[in-house]
Amino acid sequence: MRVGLTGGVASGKSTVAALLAELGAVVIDADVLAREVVARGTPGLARVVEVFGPGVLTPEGDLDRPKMGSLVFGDEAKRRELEGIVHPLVFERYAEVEAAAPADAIVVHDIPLLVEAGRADDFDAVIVVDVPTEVQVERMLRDRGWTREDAEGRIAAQATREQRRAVATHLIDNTGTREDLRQRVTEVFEELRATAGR
Ligand SMILES: CC(C)(COP(=O)(O)OP(=O)(O)OC[C@H]1O[C@@H](n2cnc3c(N)ncnc32)[C@H](O)[C@@H]1O)[C@@H](O)C(=O)NCCC(=O)NCCS
Ligand SMILES: Nc1ncnc2c1ncn2[C@@H]1O[C@H](COP(=O)(O)OP(=O)(O)OP(=O)(O)O)[C@@H](O)[C@H]1O
Repeated sequence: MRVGLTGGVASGKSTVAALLAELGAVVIDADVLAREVVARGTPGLARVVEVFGPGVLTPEGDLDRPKMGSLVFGDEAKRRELEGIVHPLVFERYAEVEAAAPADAIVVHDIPLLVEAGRADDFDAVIVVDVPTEVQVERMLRDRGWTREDAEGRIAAQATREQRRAVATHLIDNTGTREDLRQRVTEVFEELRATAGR
């Protein structure tokens, strides 16, 4: 069974993914793949440097992620250029990683841009983690040390809450406590298992 998991930045996707993994799902995280394909020494990173210049590297030769973030969130043309390099490489890696999962697994794909990429129909179920925009901003300021401007720039680059909710087969409201979240995720996993006949 292939399950898509999405939600706005800092809505709680990774937290939900970790809970699902505890319950027995196999989780594939698009953000992790998106880091791997531009790791030091990869053709992906070489391409990024070709397009954006060596100024986007740290002295050690890694992608300077905070710098890249401030470059692309706020400049749509640059963001699209970066996505044009990274996304095809991520989709290639996906196919490889997915092929390695056991045939009877519930495979959860944590994809921040699932709705933006128009891929909701690729999945048997779509879990959407939902919180009001102000909660996203508060959690980014509290946990990541980003400025309000950074936070709002990322939100503006993403689909709206309504667009995501429209494709959800399972909606997870994450405005409550972490314990509330655990309970709701357990419920959703049971529903998925029942649908998968397991
Ligand atoms: C600009 C980069 C280097 C900033 O790195 P940083 O470590 O600060 O963020 P990270 O990659 O961990 O992403 C954190 C969150 O930001 C949001 N985000 C990332 N990329 C995008 C994007 N292109 N559009 C909208 N939101 C995005 C997502 O909610 C994501 O979960 C990085 O986000 C990147 O390479 N983005 C382009 C690739 C991409 O689209 N990745 C997202 C899923 S494949
Ligand atoms: N119910 C909750 N109450 C308080 N904090 C929470 C709750 N759920 C998640 N968090 C915290 O909010 C922050 C964002 O959560 P998380 O990293 O899971 O979001 P995400 O959607 O995966 O983010 P990103 O889009 O950047 O990948 C984290 O610091 C997390 O620990």
